[in-house]
Amino acid sequence: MKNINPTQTKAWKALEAHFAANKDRQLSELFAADPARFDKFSTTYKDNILVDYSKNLITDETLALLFDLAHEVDLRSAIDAMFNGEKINQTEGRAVLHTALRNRSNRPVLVDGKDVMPEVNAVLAKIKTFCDSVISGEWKGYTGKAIQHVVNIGIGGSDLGPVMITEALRPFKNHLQMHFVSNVDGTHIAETLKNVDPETTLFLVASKTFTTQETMTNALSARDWFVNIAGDQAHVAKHFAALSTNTKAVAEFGIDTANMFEFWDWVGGRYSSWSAIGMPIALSLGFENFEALLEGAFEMDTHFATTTYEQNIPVLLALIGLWYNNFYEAESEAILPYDQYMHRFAAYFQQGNMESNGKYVDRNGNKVDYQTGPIIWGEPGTNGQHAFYQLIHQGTKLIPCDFLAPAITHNPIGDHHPKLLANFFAQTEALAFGKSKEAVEAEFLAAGKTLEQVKNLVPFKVFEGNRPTNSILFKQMTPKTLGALIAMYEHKIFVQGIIWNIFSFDQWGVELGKQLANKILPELNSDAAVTSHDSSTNGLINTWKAWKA
Ligand SMILES: O=P(O)(O)OC[C@H]1O[C@@H](O)[C@@H](O)[C@@H](O)[C@@H]1O
Repeated sequence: MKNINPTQTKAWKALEAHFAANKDRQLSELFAADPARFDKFSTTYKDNILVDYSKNLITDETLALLFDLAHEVDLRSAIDAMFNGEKINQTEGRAVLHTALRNRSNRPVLVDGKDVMPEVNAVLAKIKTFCDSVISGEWKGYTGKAIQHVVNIGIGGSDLGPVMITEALRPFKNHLQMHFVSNVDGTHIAETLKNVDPETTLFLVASKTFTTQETMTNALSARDWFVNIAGDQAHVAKHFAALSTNTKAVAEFGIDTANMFEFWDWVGGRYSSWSAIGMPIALSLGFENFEALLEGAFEMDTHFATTTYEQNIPVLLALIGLWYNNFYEAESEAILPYDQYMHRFAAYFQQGNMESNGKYVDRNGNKVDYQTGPIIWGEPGTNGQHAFYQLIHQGTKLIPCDFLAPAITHNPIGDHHPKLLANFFAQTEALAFGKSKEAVEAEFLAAGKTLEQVKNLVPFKVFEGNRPTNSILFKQMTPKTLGALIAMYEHKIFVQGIIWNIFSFDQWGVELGKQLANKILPELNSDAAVTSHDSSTNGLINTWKAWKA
């Protein structure tokens, strides 16, 4: 990998000049100038996912310069380094191999000279056996009843993916009722335990490190609750399983390592849904559907690793995103799925993207002098339209958006789906082309008003347009399609991190808060007034002490 400041490349300088010369370009003009713009700037992936990036402020020249940038930073060798198990997560000294977890070709992938695929396949086989037995009812709880409830206890990457994916694929779920506890707020576990029966509940303690405060606290509370009712510690074996890389800590917690499903330090937390962390997915959907998810991701991996940049969907999305982030100075990106099942998709990539690329130190250890990762946010359409789209349409900030929607719904009730999609199509059109002063005036005239009567209102009703979007229309939400969509965004994040010259696979930024919380916790347990912090922190803690009594 080359560790170069992207802004010092020839391509970046050329992009700056190109931007300066074209920053006022209008989508309406770009479309008017080229009737084949959609054909040129859209691509269909496996006859299944249409990615339309034509409503972006780009031309052939913009893209050519962005491809130059990718070549100049040697993206190609970085892609190869990741797929080949090189230790590209240098601050943790680790390889980055979520792609090996879904390497359906079984091509050997070496880490320190050892092929990881036999271990990956062995854990998958163990997950399959376990899932089959729980789902079929063969696995019995301590009173001989089959499992009905699965409670996943995990946070961050050990929660968001399983939640997002089981929700997105709800149409494929079986009879098992899934529950997810993440927050250390006792409310989360307390409310969950109200809805489950210890005799028929399986707890999955999901933590890569098996040291995370929230997860360990929730797991201990769940175990206390369970043992208290079941009456015998020995029953834990039938009701607790662990998903982790830390065998020692799992054993110390009291979970039989026979019920431990392992993964490895080369799997990043936010990239771990493909590993044993995906157990709740496999339990909820059945192992075959979990495999289909892996298959979908594997196909996208192959596309990403082998397709020229001009046709490479993650590369295109990454470069276009970078264009706005670094040249138009856009601060955020919205992910807007028009699919209620995908209601946690934006939240999932909030972690995926912001924990990966929220870095101000470059790969040489220097502070960057350019923008890195965007703020990611979003909610499903059409709900978002009635909440925050006002700002996207008429606010002062440029917010590039990804719109996603299934062509075919799992719930064909009346005309719901055409209505949903009418909104999906209308929004990107409105954002791109807006509504001119002339159009607003014509509407008033048609409604019988005179221009004199409405002249004060007209400015408020004008939409400038020129707001860029990608539209991602997929045939139907299936495990394979979701696998492909997730891998697509994962690789987009990777490409951007490589170009920004940052380390995308560590997360040191979450450590300070954890350290300080550990320092404060004992202070909360004493009655003495706290004086060890700044006046604000002292004041907050001491007020809490006074109030809790
Ligand atoms: O899976 P464990 O180890 O409990 O970590 C859970 C989460 O912790 C956070 O602090 C981050 O580091 C995340 O990347 C991680 O997914």
